[in-house]
Amino acid sequence: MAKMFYEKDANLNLLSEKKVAVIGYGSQGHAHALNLKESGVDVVVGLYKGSKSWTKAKEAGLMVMETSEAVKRSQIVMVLVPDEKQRQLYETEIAPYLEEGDALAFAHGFNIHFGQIVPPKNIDVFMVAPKGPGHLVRRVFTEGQGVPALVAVQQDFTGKAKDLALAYAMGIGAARAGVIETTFKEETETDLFGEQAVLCGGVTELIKAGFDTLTEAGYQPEIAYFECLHEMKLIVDLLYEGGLEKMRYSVSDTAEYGDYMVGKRIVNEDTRKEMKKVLQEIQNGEFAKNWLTENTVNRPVFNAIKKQELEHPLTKVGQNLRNMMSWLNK
Ligand SMILES: NC(=O)C1=CN([C@@H]2O[C@H](COP(=O)(O)OP(=O)(O)OC[C@H]3O[C@@H](n4cnc5c(N)ncnc54)[C@H](OP(=O)(O)O)[C@@H]3O)[C@@H](O)[C@H]2O)C=CC1
Ligand SMILES: CC[C@](O)(C(C)=O)C(=O)O
Ligand SMILES: [Mg+2]
Ligand SMILES: [Mg+2]
Repeated sequence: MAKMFYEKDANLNLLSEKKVAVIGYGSQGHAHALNLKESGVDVVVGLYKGSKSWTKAKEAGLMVMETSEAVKRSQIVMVLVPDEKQRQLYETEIAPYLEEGDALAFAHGFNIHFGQIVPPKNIDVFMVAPKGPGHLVRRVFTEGQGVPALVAVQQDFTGKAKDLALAYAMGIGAARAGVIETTFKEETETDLFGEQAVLCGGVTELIKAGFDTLTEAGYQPEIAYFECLHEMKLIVDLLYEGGLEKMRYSVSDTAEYGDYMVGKRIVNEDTRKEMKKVLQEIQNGEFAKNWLTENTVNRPVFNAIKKQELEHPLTKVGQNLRNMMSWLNK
């Protein structure tokens, strides 16, 4: 059973004597910086000159400066720039300005686990990884609740790294919901596997395959879109609220019988074998190597597939249908 921590186990005062530099102000960065500030923590945002995010952070009332300056002034540095940019930023703008006893923090273990960033021994290294997209981390916090998070300690120079991680998790609201202890290895490998095989890669291919099957058989694309993509949210909401059992309770018995009879034909033994292979490629570093190499040559594969995916008929049909749904057009 996983070890859980809540607000009663955390001491936010551990952050009161410290300044926290949140580097990056994107999905996670804006949520961490704003939530920490509203929890009474002294926060500064680190960005680069000319960054689009700079104005946004300033307009939100945050103190913003270049990364190196933010690191110099802070005792805790949370790195929230894209994973593939972290190594270079760390080497040029972060490492030279870290001082003994500082803490370096992450929301995903990729760069530490795959040896891209090797911090000095005289600092703490911890992770606070919210289990949800940054925009949810922010919204749920403003509603008085929190998104659960994982915490891990890679290096404990001060002897206080875990308490600091829990204090940080409290500052962003995660300890309101619950925090689970993990390792950089476990978080990195499971996060990559989840997004590739199930949450992003698995779901998008399942949706496209369903849509293509129906449209190739002559059904209207709008109907196929509703069946294979739009209604996904209704089903996922039920799964989220009450697991497989709540979804199966809520759908018709006809749908539940179809689920039992057909699901295993779609995600079959071959799919499970392939999942194991995907996991091995994550564990042996092959995926990380490919992704980092792809970035050194300007992402030719990433960009080509991104373009091709936007040309899928789902895109156009979806845009038209979503225009009919006024509540989505904010
Ligand atoms: N997205 C999510 O919800 C989740 C992300 N994570 C992890 O959080 C981390 C951040 O990801 P995410 O929030 O998605 O990132 P985003 O792409 O949303 O945001 C990146 C931010 O970093 C800024 N930035 C880019 N380059 C630099 C640089 N050289 N110096 C300073 N700032 C820079 C960007 O500014 P600009 O746009 O102006 O260039 C932007 O504000 C990653 O480790 C990711 O794996 C973990 C859990 C969930
Ligand atoms: C599922 C994608 C994710 O792992 C996340 C939001 O947790 C990410 O890297 O963005
Ligand atoms: Mg994730
Ligand atoms: Mg991820």
